[in-house]
Amino acid sequence: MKQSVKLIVGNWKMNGLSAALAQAEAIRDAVSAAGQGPRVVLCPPATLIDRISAALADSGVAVGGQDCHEKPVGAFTGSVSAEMLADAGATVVILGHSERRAAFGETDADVAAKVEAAIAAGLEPIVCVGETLEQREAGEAIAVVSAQVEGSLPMGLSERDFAVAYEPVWAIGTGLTPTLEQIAEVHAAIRAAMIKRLGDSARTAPILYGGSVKPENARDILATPEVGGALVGGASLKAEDFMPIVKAAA
Ligand SMILES: O=C(CO)COP(=O)(O)O
Repeated sequence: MKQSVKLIVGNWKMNGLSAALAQAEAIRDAVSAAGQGPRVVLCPPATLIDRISAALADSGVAVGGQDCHEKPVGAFTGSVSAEMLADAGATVVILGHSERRAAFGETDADVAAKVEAAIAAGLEPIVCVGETLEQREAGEAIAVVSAQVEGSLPMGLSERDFAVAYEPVWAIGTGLTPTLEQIAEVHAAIRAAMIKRLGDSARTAPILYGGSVKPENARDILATPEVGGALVGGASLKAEDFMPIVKAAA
């Protein structure tokens, strides 16, 4: 397997008033001082994308959205389209996060439609999959994530830049993480499902791990087979927590 540059993505979720700009700038400066390293993306709330994109222009840090609507424009009060994210300066978008699947009832078909919208707007989608604790305890983790990959990745992704993120729901914000063996097992299953769905073009898209990634566990997780990077929640909000993770991926 070829060693490619890792992808480290910070998902700020619904955190970040304008004061958060200082953290983005601190991350930008630290990434630039660190020199050669992973690809780094920050995904602030939609209200900050414009300003953070301006602050990070021509730096080694890209900006992403956390969700998008499946339609480009129209009467959808409160929604933000992929084109609007791109217009604000985003180049990436997280889709199908478990918080959206659970709290907003997003189905695999909804996620696939959003992925198509992201591609049409020129954004690189990061498609999230992951099992609940109940599903893991029932021995269904592999079947659940494989089905989510099958249902959430539209055929239009072939030959496009995209990533999949494995985020076990029970590991998000809990401080719990799967063992390295469990991560390797699920990532291998995700790779197989991606290839089954999209063919050989899906051999190189990175599969990120997300769920309680911290400075203390990042190095081991990132060295696990088929882990192409990390999707980081809480630890991405402060440069002092995020940068050790970025450096662990260098
Ligand atoms: O949901 C996540 C990233 O998308 C993970 O969140 P935490 O890193 O806070 O567990």
